[in-house]
Amino acid sequence: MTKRILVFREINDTQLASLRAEFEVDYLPHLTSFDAPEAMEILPQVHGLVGASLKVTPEVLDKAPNLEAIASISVGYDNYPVDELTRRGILLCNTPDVLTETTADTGFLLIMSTARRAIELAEMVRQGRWTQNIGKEWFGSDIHGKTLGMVGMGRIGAAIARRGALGFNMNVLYSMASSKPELEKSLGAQRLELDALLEQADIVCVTVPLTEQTEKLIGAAQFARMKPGAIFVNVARGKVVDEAAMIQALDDGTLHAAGLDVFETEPLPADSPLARMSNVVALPHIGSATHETRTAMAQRAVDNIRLALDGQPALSAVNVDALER
Ligand SMILES: NC(=O)C1=CN([C@@H]2O[C@H](COP(=O)(O)OP(=O)(O)OC[C@H]3O[C@@H](n4cnc5c(N)ncnc54)[C@H](OP(=O)(O)O)[C@@H]3O)[C@@H](O)[C@H]2O)C=CC1
Ligand SMILES: O=CC(=O)O
Repeated sequence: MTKRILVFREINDTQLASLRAEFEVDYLPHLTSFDAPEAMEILPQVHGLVGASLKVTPEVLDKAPNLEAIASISVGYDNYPVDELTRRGILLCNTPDVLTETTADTGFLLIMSTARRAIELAEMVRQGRWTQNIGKEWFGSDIHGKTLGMVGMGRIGAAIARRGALGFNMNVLYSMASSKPELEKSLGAQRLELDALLEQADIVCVTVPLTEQTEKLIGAAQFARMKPGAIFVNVARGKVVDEAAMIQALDDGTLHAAGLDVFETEPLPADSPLARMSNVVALPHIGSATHETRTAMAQRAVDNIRLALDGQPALSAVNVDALER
């Protein structure tokens, strides 16, 4: 029997052709919800899902009784009910490693553009408002030699820390992660409790996944602990932060600036204050969005679904214990 898969995010022609050579493929790259009629019609027959950014709920799984595997085109898997997938014997695959360096580049882009006010100043030039030498009211702050506080020190966190320590001579602190002796040795990184990190860091950068334990990890109390003039960067997930508290902290000057790639609600609602605050650099969730990396992520997902539906070990799976069900 030829297995059927639903691909709900854009992949390239070669990748699509390779899936079509093996499976019956429904290709809905612009699907916005599994509740859409075109998805509802297919779900009862699918054995595999490939895509990203859509919430998969237990109700969606109820509609897909033949589902064997999901290949997410993302490393984060907060859109999936992992325990429920495992209970039902459905393998969930993700795309670690291939996006680490690109997402770390984005993290550093946010660090640099907030600290040096690059977007505000570029806008001034674009609008023809550069009419005299820039005065100190437009100066930024240095990055080199400053203290970088990493909240999370996994693949992406370590890659940002490496850029900071080795490229910018930054002092690296980290929290919310198990001890990393090799990074302590190679980068001089120091592990601290979160409160101590917040009190000492000039730039706080969040890279923890969104879980029950990390939801709203950074709220009013945490912003209040940060140094005056601190910069806050989030490339993880918007819900790790209490967004209302962050807006308040940016507004009242507790927080000097924020560089954000992720938000509580995405796309960011047009009326969000974050879209207009001059001390915020807001990006539309583009951490991994380069041609090279998005191609590599899609390829990883294609490889994962082929292996998983073939009964072979996937290249990267979140819940291998699902296979024991
Ligand atoms: N903006 C974007 O486009 C992108 C955003 N992301 C986000 O970045 C996150 C991190 O990715 P990546 O670095 O590859 O992930 P890793 O799993 O390699 O790193 C996660 C880090 O968070 C720590 N951590 C702290 N609390 C928890 C918890 N409750 N559960 C799990 N880990 C915890 C881990 O600790 P320990 O070291 O002890 O394991 C680890 O240091 C993704 O989950 C995703 O949400 C990823 C890619 C692109
Ligand atoms: O946010 C992106 C991811 O890969 O996770």
